[in-house]
Amino acid sequence: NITLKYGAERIGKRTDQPMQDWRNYGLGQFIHWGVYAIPGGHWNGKYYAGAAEWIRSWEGMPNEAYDNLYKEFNPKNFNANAWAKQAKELGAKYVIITTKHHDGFCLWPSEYTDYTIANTPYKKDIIGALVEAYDKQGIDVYLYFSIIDWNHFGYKSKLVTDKDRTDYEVFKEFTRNQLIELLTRYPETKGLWFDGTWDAAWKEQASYVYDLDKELREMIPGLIIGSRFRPDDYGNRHFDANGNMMGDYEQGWERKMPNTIEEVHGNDWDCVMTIPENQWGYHSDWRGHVKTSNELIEMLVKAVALDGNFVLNFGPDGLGTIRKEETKLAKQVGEWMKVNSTAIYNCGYLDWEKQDWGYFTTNRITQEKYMVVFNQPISGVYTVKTKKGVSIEKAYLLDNPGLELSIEKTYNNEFLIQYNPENHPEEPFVMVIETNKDQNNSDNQYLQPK
Ligand SMILES: COc1ccc([C@H]2[C@H](O)[C@H](O)[C@H](C)N2C)cc1
Repeated sequence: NITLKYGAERIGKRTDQPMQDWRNYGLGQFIHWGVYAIPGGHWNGKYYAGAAEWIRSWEGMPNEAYDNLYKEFNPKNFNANAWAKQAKELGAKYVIITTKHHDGFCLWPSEYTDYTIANTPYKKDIIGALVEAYDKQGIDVYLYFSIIDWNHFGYKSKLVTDKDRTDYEVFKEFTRNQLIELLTRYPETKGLWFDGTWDAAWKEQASYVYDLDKELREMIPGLIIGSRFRPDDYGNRHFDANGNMMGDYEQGWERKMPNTIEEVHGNDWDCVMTIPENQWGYHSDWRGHVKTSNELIEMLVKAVALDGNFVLNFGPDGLGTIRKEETKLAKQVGEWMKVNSTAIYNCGYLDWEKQDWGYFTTNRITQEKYMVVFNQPISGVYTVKTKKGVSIEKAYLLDNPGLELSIEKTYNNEFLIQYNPENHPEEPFVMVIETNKDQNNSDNQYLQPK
């Protein structure tokens, strides 16, 4: 064990209520919006193949041209309540909103820079409008904040000269001021989702970030900050030199997911996911694979089944409209959630052996168990291997509790649930299973009250 001054502040999961609420969200919405939505992945008639929110870094985009885009930012279609309503229908329990991406443009009227929404034709506080609208829908608000800030003279990716260092000190204080400003203006904020913390310059700032982390957490009790913020004494991120996670949940699963519970190391985690292969900000020409609702639902269920949250990204266009493909998917996933969210909200990992037909989830409060089916077996036989002494007593479809499914128990304590629907289901479906150990198994007279 290596002695660290700035390593993990805790081993194991946070157990306070705000973190339990976070753990039980299941589904979140990411919003990437900013001046990058104006070019939408094109400039001078040329297509930009990278992520649209990174277009400023493209050699086809002159910095001068990009840095003046804010002067035409006037999203006349922007309607915070419409976005929040759509998120409610999607079934998102929380939202992560970009306050400032790597380009440094602030969607709130920050007093620490002129590069903000206040100096656009639109003028009004976008973050304030969104915080209020999502709050009204009962959706918890988290703020995304990029440490990288291409607009600030003091931002450096690495510190070489003395001047770099003195400039960077100014940048560090600017960063601290903006974060305090955000939590002061929007005290409803439940957490911060940091990004752009991979630079060498930042990885040298263990003690500054440790102090800033503490200061921010003191401003809002229960504030939730993930593993993408602090570097340890040696510049390690996410996990310190002893392999312990820094922060309240792992933020490494960006457009990718774990496959086994072991890969999750007993930590809380989120997977942030784009609908196209790699576009967070608005790109008017999505190329490559665009995920379908069933693909996104399977990712969501897989995340919950492995004790994580799934955060689906939306990138509104330069006028503030959420594009039709995203609106369609929000509707499709939302319709599925209306019927099946019982297997998502407040649910997590069940330590039974994963089967080919899909995923187990279990409600952390009621212990109710679910089988979310993606691969219907030709045989109509759903194998379930429980733990020693646990037998399945009842199985039925979540959306048809009256139709009990037949269960066979084999000699080596496997349970075979038989289900042959007349027609092939068009979407994933959920089976509820009750065991001899379940509290909510009303007809089990042997159950000793706890
Ligand atoms: C592969 O290098 C990356 C990938 C994604 C990112 C940024 C995206 O712009 C988006 O904000 C995502 C959440 N973040 C990790 C940065 C660097």
